[in-house]
Amino acid sequence: MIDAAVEQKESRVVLSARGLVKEFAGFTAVNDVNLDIHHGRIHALIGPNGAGKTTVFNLLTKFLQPTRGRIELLGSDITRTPPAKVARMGLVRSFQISAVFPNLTVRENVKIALQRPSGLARQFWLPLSSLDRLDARADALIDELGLAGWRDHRAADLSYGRKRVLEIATTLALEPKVLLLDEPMAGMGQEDVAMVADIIRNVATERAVLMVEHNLSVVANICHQVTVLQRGEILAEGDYATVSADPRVRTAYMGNDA
Ligand SMILES: Nc1ncnc2c1ncn2[C@@H]1O[C@H](COP(=O)(O)OP(=O)(O)OP(=O)(O)O)[C@@H](O)[C@H]1O
Repeated sequence: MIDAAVEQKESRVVLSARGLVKEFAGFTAVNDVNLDIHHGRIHALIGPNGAGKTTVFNLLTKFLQPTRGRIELLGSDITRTPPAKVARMGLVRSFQISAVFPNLTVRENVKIALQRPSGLARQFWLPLSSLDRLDARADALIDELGLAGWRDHRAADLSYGRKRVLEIATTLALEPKVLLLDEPMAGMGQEDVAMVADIIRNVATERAVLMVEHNLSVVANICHQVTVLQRGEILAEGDYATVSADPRVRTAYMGNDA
């Protein structure tokens, strides 16, 4: 039997947008978009080129200010909140703050990312050894992301896919409640795609994930909810099976009803 309390917790909306509009000099790039992003779920934003995915992403992370509409994070209105504050509140975009230093090891990279929320950020002149107390947390994160075998390897020596995983690890160090991933599979081979997909699935059990992704088989495999955008508007929404069977979505992608 499904535990009602668990069900309720898992379907909790952590990020929502209502009536989101973005106009650029009279051109409406995003028009009346409503979104609900849930804890414990992976939500995909898909659509043909120019559909408005990146603009929605930038609106949610506050890199762009909406022309109209309202955005709420964990019940707080963040419509006018600056991006750095939104990140501290738990809405973090991968690669927003994290940087991977190629000549440092996986563990050193994660430790540097971990010192940021702890308030040590300004003490960058301290030797790396001063970060020793972060070892346990760094190792837990490294284990969670399947990088234990690479802990002492230089970031530069990792495969492309594992570098991407390390980038996700440094983002998770900021303890996001909502993680936004912009095309996490871009440029990766089949094997790396499968590995990163597994990692994202694991990561999402304790957080909400919103991703823009062009690889539809990844969307089909790991995303619980899919929003299809076209010309700035929501064309369809639902699980992958539902939206991929929608004739309007097929037309948007293929230009006909085939
Ligand atoms: N700063 C801007 N000024 C003017 N128009 C813009 C700006 N940013 C985006 N647009 C326009 O808004 C529309 C949506 O662009 P956006 O980049 O959000 O689409 P996308 O779905 O992310 O596309 P892609 O899959 O190609 O990345 C496009 O027509 C684009 O030209």
